[in-house]
Amino acid sequence: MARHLQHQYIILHVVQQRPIPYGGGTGAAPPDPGHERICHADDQTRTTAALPQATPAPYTMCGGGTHPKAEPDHHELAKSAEEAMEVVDIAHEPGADICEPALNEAQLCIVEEEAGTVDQEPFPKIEPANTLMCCITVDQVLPHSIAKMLQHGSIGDAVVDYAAIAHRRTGVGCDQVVTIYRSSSTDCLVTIHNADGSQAEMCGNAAMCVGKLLMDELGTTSASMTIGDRIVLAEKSKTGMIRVNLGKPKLAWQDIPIACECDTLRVPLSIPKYPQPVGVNMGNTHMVFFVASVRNCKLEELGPLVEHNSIFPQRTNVCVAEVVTRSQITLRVWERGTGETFSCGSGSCAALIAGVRLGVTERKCTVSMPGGDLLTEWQESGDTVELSSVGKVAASMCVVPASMCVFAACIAAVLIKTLGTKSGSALESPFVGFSAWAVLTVVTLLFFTLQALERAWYVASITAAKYRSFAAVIAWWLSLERNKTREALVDGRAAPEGCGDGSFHRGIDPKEPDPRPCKGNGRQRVGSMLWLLDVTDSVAHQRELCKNSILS
Ligand SMILES: N[C@@H](CCC[C@H](N)C(=O)O)C(=O)O
Repeated sequence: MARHLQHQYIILHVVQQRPIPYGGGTGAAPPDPGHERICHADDQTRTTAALPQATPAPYTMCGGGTHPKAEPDHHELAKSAEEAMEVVDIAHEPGADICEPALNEAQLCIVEEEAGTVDQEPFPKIEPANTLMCCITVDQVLPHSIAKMLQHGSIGDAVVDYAAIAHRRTGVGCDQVVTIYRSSSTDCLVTIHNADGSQAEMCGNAAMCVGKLLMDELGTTSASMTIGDRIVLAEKSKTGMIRVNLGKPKLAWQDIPIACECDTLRVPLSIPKYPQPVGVNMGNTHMVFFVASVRNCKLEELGPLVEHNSIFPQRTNVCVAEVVTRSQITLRVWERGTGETFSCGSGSCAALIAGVRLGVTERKCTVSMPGGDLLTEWQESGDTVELSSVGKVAASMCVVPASMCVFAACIAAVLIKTLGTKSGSALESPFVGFSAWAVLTVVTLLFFTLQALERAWYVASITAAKYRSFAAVIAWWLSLERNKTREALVDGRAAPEGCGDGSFHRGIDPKEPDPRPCKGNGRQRVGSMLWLLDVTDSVAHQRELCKNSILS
């Protein structure tokens, strides 16, 4: 029996435990898809119209032609991983397909030239939120039918512009927008949209955050969520750790999905200095490259190249993983539709699974990312994968429906008056002198008025989002709050980390490149926290919550 959320939640973000000192990339724009080349097992003709007509590139994918191996001195681990995988040029195998050069030559040069460079700049000291997710619930205030329409991306003419909400300058600024709906079979249904507006089938961090919200709200230590095609179970330990079971990984090439038949332990991509990745579907698609050093990787180059390669019909998330010990992986993730992230729960699970399959890790690993550590375990029994926070998940929330509160207060007042009158006791209420029926009528009218106002507000805001003005208004609001934060910083009342560029204000050119990764993500955090639509005290309250979560 599904239990329902009582409140409307907004905003989430996940834990951060400690910063990790390696360089992070910038959110590069996806490459021109025309620069990708693909091999389909059943596509011998290949589309060349969109391809740059450069001199033949010396690299291939899906086998064929030259097949450079990872340089031994550069990626020893990659080499050993390759050995473990017994990498062979599948074009030499019977039935192997003939393939196009994998990548545009120019792009390959970039990868080659820069793969060896090291961004020495330490990763910014990150504040608690590592992956910022904005969470909106709608169906507590909107009729279910409208919520359902929203779920499909539209409400009448209006379109929920997730990309606008997620925009780092003109929107709230987040990696994913997470939406919670009612569900008849589990405690809630969760949808996830990436920063580019595309829908993702899974998000481990969102699962932990929503799980925490649910359990806090329901007063339970377990909760269930429908995410994509999975039912995800969340549990809370006594110490506040959140654990989610993301279910079984899918490992067959069709399930990843990959466009051509292959062994998912060595997905036929051939990229200089990188081993062939391991493909894992953890609800969503991941390619895991094991490398000697994640810091040496130019993920902002590798990520988009792989993400958009049409060997992946649904694109893919791209992970570079470094095995530190058999129970410790360092990971960076380029997220499909978002870019490099501070933390990726499903990517952590994918890295674990890939490591286990290659025989380079145990079934239980700590995965360290720029935003903090996550614990992962691929259970032998049941075969499912569990993901846990190391510390407390900071899933802050705000409680909305004002009308509900007023309604509840008024009902209480009526009861008090009625009971008080009947029992002849000295109970008092603000409605002394009025009949209970009169009060009830007023309260009911008030309730419906507030409900109507709320609905109107939501419909208006969603409609406005279509034109991005809503996001702009929010951005403006955030800039006010942000200035306050900055003033506080100057006053020494807050920690000195955070985005200091002061650029988050209305009127900024939305075409400006996404500034991610922000030096410290205070802005996003504040931004997320302020995604309040009709609440009360909550800015201060949210700050407090967040401060606590930093400390915890
Ligand atoms: N971009 C991903 C979804 C995001 C995954 C998330 N960061 C996580 O924590 O799992 C996709 O499109 O699959």
